[in-house]
Amino acid sequence: MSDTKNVNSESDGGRKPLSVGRGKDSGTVKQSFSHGRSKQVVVEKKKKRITQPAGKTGKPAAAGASGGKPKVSKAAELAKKLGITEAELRARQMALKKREEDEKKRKAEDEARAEAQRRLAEEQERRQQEEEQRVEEEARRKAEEEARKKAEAEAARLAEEEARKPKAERKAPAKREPVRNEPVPEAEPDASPLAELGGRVKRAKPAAPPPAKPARRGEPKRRQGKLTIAAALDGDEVRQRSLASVRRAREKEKERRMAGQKDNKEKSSREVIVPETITLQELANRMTERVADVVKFMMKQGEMMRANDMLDADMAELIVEEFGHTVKRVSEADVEIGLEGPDDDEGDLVGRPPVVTIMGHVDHGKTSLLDAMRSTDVVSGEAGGITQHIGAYQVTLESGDKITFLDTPGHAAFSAMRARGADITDIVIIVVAADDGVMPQTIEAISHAKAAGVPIIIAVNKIDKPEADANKVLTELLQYDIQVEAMGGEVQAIEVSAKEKMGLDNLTEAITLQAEILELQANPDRDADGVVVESQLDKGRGPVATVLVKRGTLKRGDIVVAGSQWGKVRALVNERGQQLKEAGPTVPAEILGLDGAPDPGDPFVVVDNEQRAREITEYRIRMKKQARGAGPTAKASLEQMLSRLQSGAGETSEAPLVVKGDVQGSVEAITQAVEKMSTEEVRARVIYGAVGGISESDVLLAQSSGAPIIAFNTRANKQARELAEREGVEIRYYSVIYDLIDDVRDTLSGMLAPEKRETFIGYAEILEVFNITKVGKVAGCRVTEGVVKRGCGVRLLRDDVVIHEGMLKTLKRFKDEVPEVKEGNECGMAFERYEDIRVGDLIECFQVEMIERKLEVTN
Ligand SMILES: Nc1nc2c(ncn2[C@@H]2O[C@H](COP(=O)(O)OP(=O)(O)OP(=O)(O)O)[C@@H](O)[C@H]2O)c(=O)[nH]1
Repeated sequence: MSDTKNVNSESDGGRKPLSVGRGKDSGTVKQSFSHGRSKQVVVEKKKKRITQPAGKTGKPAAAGASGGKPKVSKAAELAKKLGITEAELRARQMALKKREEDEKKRKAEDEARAEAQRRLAEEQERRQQEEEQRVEEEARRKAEEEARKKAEAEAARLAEEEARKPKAERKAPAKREPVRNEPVPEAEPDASPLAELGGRVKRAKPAAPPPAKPARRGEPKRRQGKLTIAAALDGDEVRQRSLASVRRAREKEKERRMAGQKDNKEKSSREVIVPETITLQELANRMTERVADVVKFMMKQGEMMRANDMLDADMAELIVEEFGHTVKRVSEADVEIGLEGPDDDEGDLVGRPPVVTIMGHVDHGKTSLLDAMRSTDVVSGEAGGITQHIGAYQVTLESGDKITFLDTPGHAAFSAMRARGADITDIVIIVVAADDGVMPQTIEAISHAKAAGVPIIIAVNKIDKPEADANKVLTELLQYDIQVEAMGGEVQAIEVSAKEKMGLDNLTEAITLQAEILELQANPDRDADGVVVESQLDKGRGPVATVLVKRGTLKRGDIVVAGSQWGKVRALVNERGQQLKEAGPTVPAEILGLDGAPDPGDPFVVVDNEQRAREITEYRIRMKKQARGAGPTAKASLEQMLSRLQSGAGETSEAPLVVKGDVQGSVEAITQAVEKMSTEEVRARVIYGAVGGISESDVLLAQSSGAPIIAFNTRANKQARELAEREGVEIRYYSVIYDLIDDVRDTLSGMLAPEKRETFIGYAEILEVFNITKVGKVAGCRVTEGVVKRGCGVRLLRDDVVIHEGMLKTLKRFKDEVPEVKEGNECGMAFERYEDIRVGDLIECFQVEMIERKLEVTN
């Protein structure tokens, strides 16, 4: 191989001697070109590298080119020998050295890694062995325990038998029997009584010797396979592993570790908390298993289930055990534990205003009285003049004392709500109009108050009326065990006129006096709890609940659980529409921010966090659903409702109703009132009752169940109205509850089967029986009593026994059909589809009237 390079200057004909500094043999050659131009060209000749082992070099290192030259360095000599430049040699030496170092480093790393792996493997092996030993030990211990128990039982049995044997026989026992409770030697199986009897006591096999430990990596191994010279020579050296083998080993180790991990996972048993019901998904989460695995397991059991399907506790327990975990069953109701917080210390309690409920008969002046005391006119704004729902208000007296009033309506339809009102009430004021006296709902109010154990104050109202007679009222009350102070009793009675604002001070005085006696106290410095008084879905504000705080202070931003709803209190508003920052004990306030409208009477409580709130409401919703599913008048999903309606066709005529109301209280009250009307024969059933306007889905539900829609202070939207018209669904609108109830009563009355009333009209005796062709048998009779009419009902009596009942086909007198035959006259009679008539039989004649019935309901 040769390279040519231009050399511009000198021309030296001879070949230049080789110098040590140049790595290539070179010389210059003169090149001649045309026109007398010439140029010197350096010719380099690369020598082929000859690598020879040092010993085998034929010539001495210095021979040849270096012949007469002075002393040359060793490296230069070596370089020359190798046919390379000294620099190259050095570079190579360096590279060689570096490679060696790298190799050493890599080897050390490999070794360290191998060592780490070995240690890991050893550790795992040790653990496995320990686990195996533990399991073996456990099994052995169990087996021994079992054997011991068996032996004990056997011994006891033998001792018993022995005791039963006659004395003589007992005297020569072959061997001493083990006494009960005496420990039986465990180690010798033959010593057991069962063995003595020739039986075989099953014992655990002696623990097998631990399996021979496999030689560990790093330990001297026993030689295996052929012994070759190479192997013998290299025997003691640490053999360097090939990269592929290291890789293979690593791969194997990884696999082993993965498998180990899987085993460990299977072995890691957890305690899974299982409530009464749980979704498959949740159960899988609690077990930290995959949902798919649980579904697969259920499939193997023949159950096709999805992640959201509910499992009962038994099924959940089975699954948990199958997956190798332990079960801790808890009652779902546990989530409610500690919800209301601890009881208050005596020292934390401070006085609180009383909660007063005004009850009384319709139009005795409840609203007027309340109005008079708080000077806000709510009477005029009410439809039909009736208070439609419980409202709660607080009044501040001149003295600065406060009284919280619950305004409950007087109609019986609201008695359920009133009962709730009494529950949170400290004092009940029963309003009795002095001109009207004690009326049915006055009595009902008294019983509600008494049942709740709440003190009563009687307000004899309308005292301004000329016909007012307070004494009459007080005397009437005696009948119902209300003995007022004036008559030597303990109940305060105040004469008032709501209209003329007379006697109001006396009434408030009576209330504060009663409150003092009751020593009403609460701790304001704690999380609030209380009761939902009313709730509604407000178009602009969303769900709004009127609550009454019983203990603590409700603040804006609190997380509240109210019945099965929860939310963060966005705003607190009082009865005057003013925003509040907080509401202390017995302060009524509307709360905004709940995710739905809770039911009136539901308790509410402030909880620590959203998680807890969610947990509780979810549980309550589940409970509600279950209760709905179980109850016969349950509200449920559309499908469920329909299937129940279809299957529930029984003896009773049922009028299904869909009720939509403006507030939850109305819906509930209507439902109660309507269901109260139901008798054994006819029943009005509210298949669906809810707050809000009428939607298309309501119409569809009503249509499919043949129910009219009762709308109380709500209206249908356009789509719903059109759909109702198209499908012929009746929507009845009401704003006065009396009208609604009257209407439902009329409908129910219409459904009552008319009563069959039978009237006896006469007797006829058969004197002769004629057999007339084409007509059949005809009885020749004489009317012995009353009258016989054409088409009347007849009973054939033979020896005073009714042998036939049917209708009269013909009534003739002298061959002519007549409308009636009177007593003492003779006539011919034939029966419809009956001919077994004989002389001497008696015919009883009667008429049947169908009488329309009215529903008799008290409310
Ligand atoms: N003369 C007179 N009339 C009164 C008095 N108090 C109430 N009234 C009248 O009695 C009627 C009924 O009064 P309300 O306050 O609506 O009676 P209520 O008990 O709240 O009635 P409901 O809400 O329908 O149960 C109204 O016309 C009142 O004006 C009173 O002290 N004197």
